[in-house]
Parts: sequence; structure tokens; C-alpha cells
Amino acid sequence: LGSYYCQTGRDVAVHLFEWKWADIEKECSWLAEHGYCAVQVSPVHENRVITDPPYPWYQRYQPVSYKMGSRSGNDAQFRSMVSTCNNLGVFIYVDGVFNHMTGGGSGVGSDGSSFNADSKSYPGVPYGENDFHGSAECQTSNGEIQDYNDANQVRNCMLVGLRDLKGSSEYVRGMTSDFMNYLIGVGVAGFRMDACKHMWPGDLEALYGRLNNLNTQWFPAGTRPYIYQEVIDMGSEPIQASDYTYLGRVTEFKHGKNLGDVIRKNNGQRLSYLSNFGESWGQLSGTDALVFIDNHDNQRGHGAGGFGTILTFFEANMYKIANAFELAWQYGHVRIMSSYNWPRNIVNGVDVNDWMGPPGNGGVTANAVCFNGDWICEHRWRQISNMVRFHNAALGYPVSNWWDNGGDRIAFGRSGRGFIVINNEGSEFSQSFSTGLPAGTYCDVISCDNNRPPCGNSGGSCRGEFTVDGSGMAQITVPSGEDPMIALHV
Ligand SMILES: O=C(/C=C/c1ccc(O)c(O)c1)N[C@@H](Cc1ccc(O)cc1)C(=O)NCCCOc1c(-c2ccc(O)c(O)c2)oc2cc(O)cc(O)c2c1=O
Ligand SMILES: [Ca+2]
Repeated sequence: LGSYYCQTGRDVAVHLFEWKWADIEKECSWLAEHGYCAVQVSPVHENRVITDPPYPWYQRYQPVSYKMGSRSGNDAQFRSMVSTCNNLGVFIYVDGVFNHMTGGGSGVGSDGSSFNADSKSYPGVPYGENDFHGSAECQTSNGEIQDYNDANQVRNCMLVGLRDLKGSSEYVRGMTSDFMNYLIGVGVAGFRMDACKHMWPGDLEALYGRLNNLNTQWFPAGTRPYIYQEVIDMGSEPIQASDYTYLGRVTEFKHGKNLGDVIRKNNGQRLSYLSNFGESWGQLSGTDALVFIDNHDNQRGHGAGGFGTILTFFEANMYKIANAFELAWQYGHVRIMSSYNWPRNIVNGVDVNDWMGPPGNGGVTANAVCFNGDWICEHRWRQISNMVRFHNAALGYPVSNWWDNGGDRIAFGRSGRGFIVINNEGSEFSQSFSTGLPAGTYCDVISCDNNRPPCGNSGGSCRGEFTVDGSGMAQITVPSGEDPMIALHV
């Protein structure tokens, strides 16, 4: 399992976090041109509208119904986006929140449906008391998860008070799969399954078995929806990511943590340690892993390692090194994070603004305008988007020509399709490298616009042409400081 469908020659997904459907629709032509395979969108269903704190990002993860109204847009806008993007060969993965509904209290959702969590009443679906886990399934004193070492609690009790759906119920499975099949009918290509640690694999298996094949308007007959499952497994709990790999791909959170530690040189780790990066580091096999540098949750300091480990756009230079390595290396299905800005303010190790939602006003999201100070658009950073092209050129070609200096300087090729040098030490260095590339003249795609001369200047940053001789040798000077990498590809 874990296969996914991309337009030929494409592979990388981008999470356009909290973008509106109309803005994603506009972005798809740029994404198609720059070789992206798919977009992960924010949850599409109706969600709770939280006013304290005001309209936080995590309100999207408290479903009220499976109607299509949210601050990202309505059903018509969603359908239009899917159609436009699919026609451009950029596919859509929906972020599915099916473990739970809202936290305590009552109110009206983003599409006008009322709910009362205290009586477990969600008439917008409808769900009632009997569709949720209760004291029969969860034996903790307050019905909440208290001990993550108890696998039964983690699945059958409420995660931080969120009303926990009974995944074993045929009715619940029916409502969930009906919604997923509706989205498949619209043309989506797959699903990110949220909070799978909190759902039984058997229940997920039954759910996936009810899903239709993808819409033949855009996909070959018999194509199964692509499933990747969020399981936050840092190795310390009994529930493991590997418990879910028989069902589909699984998010590999160790990948971003390990790269963050190595690039920050935490605990004396060196870039040269990455020569066997992947499964040998205790991570899932590459064909089971969905990988990323950061995600919408841990970029805010939550989860493993907090601010000292995970790299984000706030640490731009190290972030570009991490993304360049991830895209040049051959491990996992890569998902690029595309964030909005917020005033991070770390007080006693916690970002007091970690709840903040997307740019806008009063719960209404502003239009996505890249690089306007509000929308970070990492997916459009030259050092990342040009490495998506490198990644695509090297698809299916194994890592080759590894070189390192035993410290924080490494280089490796992709069997004649690409070659990258990364210098995470404090000084520039020059070296003759066996690249494995065909003879010819190449541009550095980290600093230039394109990979073959004339190299294009990207505002004066281009480091010019690199000549590979008949035996694949190239003399390369690798700078230190900003963008300390040289990357070449066919
Ligand atoms: O920080 C958050 C939200 C985090 C979050 C949201 C979506 C995700 O996909 C995710 O991975 C994390 N939420 C804040 C605020 C909050 C929200 C709801 C609530 O009832 C109480 C508080 C918070 O402080 N949450 C407590 C710590 C984070 O605990 C959460 C986890 C979570 C964290 C670590 C784990 O190892 C794990 O298995 C699960 O998953 C969620 C999934 C959801 O679908 C919705 C949630 O509210 C949460 C969620 O609160
Ligand atoms: Ca559960």
C-alpha cells in the first residue's frame, strides 16, 4: 500500500495551510509549472467557531458536521478548485478529521449548524449520544485520555475533551465514508487521516474498504484513494506508526526531528551522519513514510523537541538546508509546508501566540498573497521549488557518489540525474567531486533560476555555471553562510 497517483514526473505534495479554496485554485497553475504533484488542503467540513482565543487554527480540527462551509470557502468554491487543479494535473488531498467532533460546550458551526457537545448532539450530521464512546468503552474517571501507555484509552477516550466517535459503529462508518465518497466523487485524489493514533486500525480498515475508486474523469479506472495517516510516534509510546502501515502511508515525525537535530548540530550530531539516513535511523521504510521538515502543529513548538529541534521558516537558512536535503535524498513521500506568518513570542519555552489563526479579520481569512508579510509561501522559495525539480529529475534513481569530510560537509548524487553539495561548516571550501553526472555545463539551482545555461540571475544571487568533464568530475566551490549548497541536475 502507500501508493499515490501523480501526473507523470511529479511527486511532491504541498500543504497550503488555511488557504482559501479560491486562492488554491489560482495557485494551481504555478504549482503545475513548478512540478508539484498535489496540494493538502485544510479540513473541508463545517467546524466549530472558537472565539476564545479568537478563531484559532485548531478550530478547523473540531468538526460540527460534514457540510462544506468553512472559512476556506463553500462547496461550489471547493468543487471549482478541485476541477481546475485536477485539469492542471495538480491533485487534491483532503485533511480528514474523523476521530472526533468538538470539545465541550455548545454553539453554531462555520456552516450554521448548531451542536451541543455536552449532550453529544450534532444534528448537522446527525450524530447523537450513541455514536460516541462512553463509559462502556472508556474507563477513565473523566472520560479523557489520561495515560498514553494504555492503547485502549488512547483510542476509546476523549483526546483533550474532544467528543470521541465510535469508529466501530456501522452508522458512524457510514456517515464518514459517505462524506469521503462525496469528496472522491468531486475529484479528490486522497486523504490525510488526522489523529489516527486515536482510532483503531481495524476501524480504519473497515472505513477504507467502503471507499470508492477515484473519479475516472481524472484518474485511471480502479485507482484507489491515496491514504496517509497521521500517527505522532516519537518512539516512546506503545502505539506505533508501524501499526498502521498495512493500511496506507504514515506520517514519519522522526524524519523532521532527526534532520532538525543534525542541522542544528544538537548533541554533537554531524551532517556526515546522514549517509544512511532513513530506515537505518529507526524510521519507517521509505515506501511507508510521508515525510516533512515541519507540519502545522509542530512548527508552533508542540510535540517532540519543541523549539530546539524542529526547523521552520523562522529559522530560514537551516530550513532551506533541511528542505534541500529532503528533496535531494531518496526517502519517503515528501510534503512541503506552506505557512502563514504569526508573531511568535516564546515565553518560558512556550509560544504564547501558538493558537493564532490565518491572516484576516474576525474569523474571515485574508486572500493568500505570497511574500506580503502574511503568507510565507515556502513552496515558492527558489531554494525549495527548484529542488522540487531536482527531486523530479531524480525520481527512481538511487543515491550515489556519497562524499563527506567526517564533519558537516557532505555531497551525493542520484545516479547521474543530480548532484548536491551541502556545507554546514563556518567557511567556504573548494573540492573536486565525482558527480556521476553526464559531461556538460550546469547551473546551481539553489541560487540561479534554471539548471542549464544561461543560468538566470534571481536578483544577483546566481553562482553561475559548473562544468562536469567526461569522467563526471567537477571542481566546485561551496560557500558558507546563506544557502551553503550547490545543486546540479539534468
Ligand atoms: O494544540 C492543539 C491542536 C493540536 C493538533 C490539531 C490537529 C492535528 O492534526 C494535530 O496533530 C495536533 N490544541 C490546543 C488547544 C486545545 C484544543 C482543543 C481542546 O479540547 C483543548 C485544547 C492544545 O493545547 N491541545 C492539547 C495538546 C495537543 O493535543 C492534540 C493532539 C495531539 C497531540 C499530540 C499527540 O501525540 C496526539 O496523539 C494528539 O491532536 C489533536 C488533533 C485534532 O484533530 C485536534 C486537536 O485539538 C488535537 C490536540 O489538541
Ligand atoms: Ca478515538
